[in-house]
Amino acid sequence: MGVRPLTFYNTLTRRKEEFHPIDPDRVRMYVCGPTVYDYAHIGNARPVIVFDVLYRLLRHVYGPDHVTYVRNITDVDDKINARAARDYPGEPLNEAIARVTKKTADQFHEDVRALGCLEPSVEPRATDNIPQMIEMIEELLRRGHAYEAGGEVLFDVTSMPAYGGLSNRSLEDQQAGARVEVEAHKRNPGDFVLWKLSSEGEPGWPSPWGTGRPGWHIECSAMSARYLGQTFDIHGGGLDLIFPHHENEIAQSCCAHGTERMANIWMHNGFLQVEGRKMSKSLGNFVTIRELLETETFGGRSWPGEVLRLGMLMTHYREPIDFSVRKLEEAERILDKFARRAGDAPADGPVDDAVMAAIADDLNVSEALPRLNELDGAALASSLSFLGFETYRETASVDMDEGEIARWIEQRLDLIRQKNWPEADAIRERLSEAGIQLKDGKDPATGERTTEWEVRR
Ligand SMILES: Nc1ncnc2c1ncn2[C@@H]1O[C@H](COP(=O)(O)OP(=O)(O)OP(=O)(O)O)[C@@H](O)[C@H]1O
Ligand SMILES: [Zn+2]
Repeated sequence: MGVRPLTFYNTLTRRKEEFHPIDPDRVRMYVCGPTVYDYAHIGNARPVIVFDVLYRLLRHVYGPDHVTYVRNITDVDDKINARAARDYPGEPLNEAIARVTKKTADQFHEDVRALGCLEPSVEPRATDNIPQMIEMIEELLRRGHAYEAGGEVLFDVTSMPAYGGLSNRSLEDQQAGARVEVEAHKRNPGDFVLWKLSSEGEPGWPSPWGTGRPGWHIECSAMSARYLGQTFDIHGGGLDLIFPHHENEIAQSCCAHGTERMANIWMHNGFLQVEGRKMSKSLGNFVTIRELLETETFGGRSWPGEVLRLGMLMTHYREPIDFSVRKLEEAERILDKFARRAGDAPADGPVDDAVMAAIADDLNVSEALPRLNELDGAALASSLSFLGFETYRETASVDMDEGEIARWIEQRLDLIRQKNWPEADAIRERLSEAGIQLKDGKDPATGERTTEWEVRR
């Protein structure tokens, strides 16, 4: 399709680049998905939302049938095992693990649906891809990039001269900077686990090296190769994944396949922060998506999913967001205004050019917002639908309490008595902006003018 070039910031080359898919008939994107041991927090929601916008953009430009979006579910992890043992102490570990991962993955799906995110084309689970991982580890051993030691198979980082290219750290930097004590069986401090043996009672799969389980990084290398091939177009995730996770994915994939690149463009979203610190499970400063949507934990009320979506997208995806109730209130005000303006116009028209241009420029949603402000009816509805805002029209609410509305009406009636029409009209206008429709009438007894109001939907 002859559409304007899309440009994205590429972490690999540290600049914005034009996007040219390897095969425009099959644009391929991989995003690292959740480790399913606990409910996702709103920081975890950021990559899901950001890459959903990217997925929608690619579908729009190349056609919905020509984009493959893979987002995995990591259902093998020691954190999952620990959680399973804690939550279901009486049960066999395998059953307990299955319960934890099912419950968490189901909740994740429910959460991200409420945020207006499309389902990825494929959502592979680590546990369904163990043979692919084993095969890849065998290839790494064959090619001299891995070794067995201390009940583990490890990747030898010195076997790859280009190691560190994504995160821009040389091996010397890493070795010199290593404060952590090197485990005795490792050849180099940066060597990482591909496979580790399981002891009695730990989950495990048979392998040439004994019953064990894969390391985290190999999961994504094996699953992306299976569904997208050895080199694909875009790989995404949060900033914290650049090192070590993505660096190690690249090492495994390129060394196992003998390729130069695993993915051409690497895109990373910035952190959602609370008082300047990354929202994270370990810091305990998190709010789960579910809490925000369904309880009154955050700001004393619950919030519609699309308000969170817009709150997230108002900041450029590479910038940090300081998350606050005020941010959500602002997003809600904007959505309410849009909802009233779009009314019940159909949303199947073309997407506005200026909105498209902003999104095509490294997903610049905040640049699209002023333009959305200028659009009316159908043009607005279509552009919002493109951006994943579908249900906002039902959730629109009035951003003024009744006392405030009554005071404005009183003031307007005063102005009318003084025949100050321009100022009286300005108040009507102002209330209308807030979604409130005034209806003037006459008191049958006194003949005085009266004013009723209603919410315009
Ligand atoms: N505060 C945050 N802001 C933006 N993205 C985040 C944040 N925290 C995690 N992510 C992203 O969420 C995705 C899921 O990551 P993962 O499952 O590893 O989260 P996590 O490590 O459990 O979270 P935490 O950092 O709280 O322990 C990754 O792409 C990660 O980069
Ligand atoms: Zn990954």
